[in-house]
Amino acid sequence: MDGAMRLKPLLAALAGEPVRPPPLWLMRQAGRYLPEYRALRARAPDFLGFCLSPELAAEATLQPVRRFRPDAAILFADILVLPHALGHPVRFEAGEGPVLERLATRAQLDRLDAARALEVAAPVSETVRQVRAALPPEVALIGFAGAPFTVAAYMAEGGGSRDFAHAKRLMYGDPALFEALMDRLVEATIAYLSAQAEAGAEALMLFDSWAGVLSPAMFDRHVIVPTARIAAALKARFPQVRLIGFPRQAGGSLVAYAEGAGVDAVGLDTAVPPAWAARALPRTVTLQGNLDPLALVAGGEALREETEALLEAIGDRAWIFNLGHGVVPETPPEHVAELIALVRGHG
Ligand SMILES: Cc1c2[nH]c(c1CCC(=O)O)Cc1[nH]c(c(CCC(=O)O)c1C)Cc1[nH]c(c(CCC(=O)O)c1C)Cc1[nH]c(c(C)c1CCC(=O)O)C2
Repeated sequence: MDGAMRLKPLLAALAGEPVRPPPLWLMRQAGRYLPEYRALRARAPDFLGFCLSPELAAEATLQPVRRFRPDAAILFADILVLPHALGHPVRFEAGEGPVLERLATRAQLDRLDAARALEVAAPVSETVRQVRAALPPEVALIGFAGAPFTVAAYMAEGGGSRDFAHAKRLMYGDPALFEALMDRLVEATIAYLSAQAEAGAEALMLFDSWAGVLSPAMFDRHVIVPTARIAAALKARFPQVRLIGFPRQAGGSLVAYAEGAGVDAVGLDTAVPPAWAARALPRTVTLQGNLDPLALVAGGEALREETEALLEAIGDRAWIFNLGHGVVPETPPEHVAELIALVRGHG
């Protein structure tokens, strides 16, 4: 194929090609570990306002691209932009993370407004347009949303939690209400991601960060089934758009997810043995992950050993090199440059 026609490395890997060296990007590659992010962030009073300012969000998206030249940019926003846009109260408190109104009643559910959500979230599509226009030609643009279960969990819990006990109380105690919430989120997520695809996102990622708190039956019902609904709707409208699912800490349910969620790629969290994943997950999916973010904080020999072990384990699979969870704020930016040099210089 003519050079100008060749797919960007990330998109080739998502199409099932075992690109070597594997394309690389990092979850949370934008953010507080970068001094230029902290300076930019200081210009907006609140985090949601920052996410909904296209100029600021586009700049935050592009900062790590300029500094490190990863193979993908990920839209700068947050998974809680969608519940905020639907009219559910969300705020970010410095030092304590997100705080939401705890959803527990039908009246709170009935207040969610899908039409309003498209309007409030419209600046996110504008960010996608601006970033797409500014990206170097070989760098792919990933849009994203929270997966419905993780977003529902934050809404029903009223914030973050170790075990999401309040959310699970609603899930088991009032399954009709919880299902209705999930249905609203599935529809809103399809509309939100469709707008990102229309604006120029080439891949879309669903972050199911709290999938791992579920029993196998609930994992099937609230992770695999809704993800498959979103995937089917998006594929029907945007056949060229690739989907990445990240069911964090899915444990043994990872195989069922890879087989049934309808995604092109599965993100592996830090605890998944990569050689096992390479053998056990269907070859129809590309794998993504899963270096320990704390090895990236450590740098040096620890980073080199972990990186090399991962690169050996991927064998001949289509793979996207990434972390097993997001970059943490303590990460020295030089270690990211070191990691990219290790991956690109391997073999
Ligand atoms: C669960 C979740 C959230 N947000 C997200 C997830 C899924 C991934 C994961 O499991 O980490 C996803 C997310 N959040 C952010 C991005 C931007 C793009 C990127 O990855 O670079 C993405 C993809 C920016 C952000 N989202 C947030 C920040 C920090 C806020 C700030 O800059 O003031 C950033 C850069 C805030 C946020 N947002 C969220 C929490 C719990 C917090 C507070 C904790 C923290 O600060 O890390 C919810």
